[in-house]
Amino acid sequence: MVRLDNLTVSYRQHPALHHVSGQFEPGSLTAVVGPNGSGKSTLLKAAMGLLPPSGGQVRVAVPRDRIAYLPQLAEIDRGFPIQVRDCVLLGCWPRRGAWGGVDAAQLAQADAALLAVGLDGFADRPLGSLSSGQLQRVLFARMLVQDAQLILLDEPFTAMDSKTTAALLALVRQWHAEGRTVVAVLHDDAQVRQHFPQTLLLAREKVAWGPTPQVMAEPFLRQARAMAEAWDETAEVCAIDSLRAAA
Ligand SMILES: Nc1ncnc2c1ncn2[C@@H]1O[C@H](COP(=O)(O)OP(=O)(O)OP(=O)(O)O)[C@@H](O)[C@H]1O
Repeated sequence: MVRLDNLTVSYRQHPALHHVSGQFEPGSLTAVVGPNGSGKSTLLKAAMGLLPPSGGQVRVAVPRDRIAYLPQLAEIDRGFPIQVRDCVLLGCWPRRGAWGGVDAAQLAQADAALLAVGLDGFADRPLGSLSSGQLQRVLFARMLVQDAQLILLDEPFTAMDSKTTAALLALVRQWHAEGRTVVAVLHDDAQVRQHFPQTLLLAREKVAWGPTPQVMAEPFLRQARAMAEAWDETAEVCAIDSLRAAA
């Protein structure tokens, strides 16, 4: 579904993700974990096509309009003047096009999605009036109507209370049961072990990628922490890149 071939992504020549290879299989449910600054968000943005690779490539086997991407809550403009139902209806946009109207079926779908995320009665509220947990539920409702094949979630449960987390995790399990491919950046190890069969552990490089019980083993986690402590934030190009350039 998503194949990474020796993928390197850099910000102003500082590599944030380094020579990562592997693939997210169709229908898999994968947690992406690693210390702060280990390249997790960068990986999702590269998969979404928001950041170009500086080396290698990322190949996604579904059209762009069948990918749902949920950025970190902090990156979302909450001041945008839009009502909750209209925000959910944005999920239909790939099907109805820029100028297409909304039909009764799509309106019903949006209201059903709001009901499914526990926001019945919120349809006419301005988005800016919602709490963080309510906003996250709206964004999940939007993904429900989008009917995506590939779902990329960046820290979807951070700052959510246990009730909201349980409700949103149930949707993730539903998507997995429906055969969709889900990739979620997470920081809660217990949650990863309990709900995510596959894990990619990053420390700018791939530390381990495979079944969660194997990847979340202490030696790999220790290795990732040690790599994070050794990062040189001013490094410009890695030794492999320098050698290749000189060859
Ligand atoms: N827009 C940017 N410009 C410059 N550097 C950036 C930018 N975004 C991220 N970085 C750097 O790239 C590295 C990886 O960042 P990224 O956000 O991918 O990490 P992360 O694993 O998602 O971190 P966290 O767990 O803290 O969210 C970090 O050193 C970060 O400072």
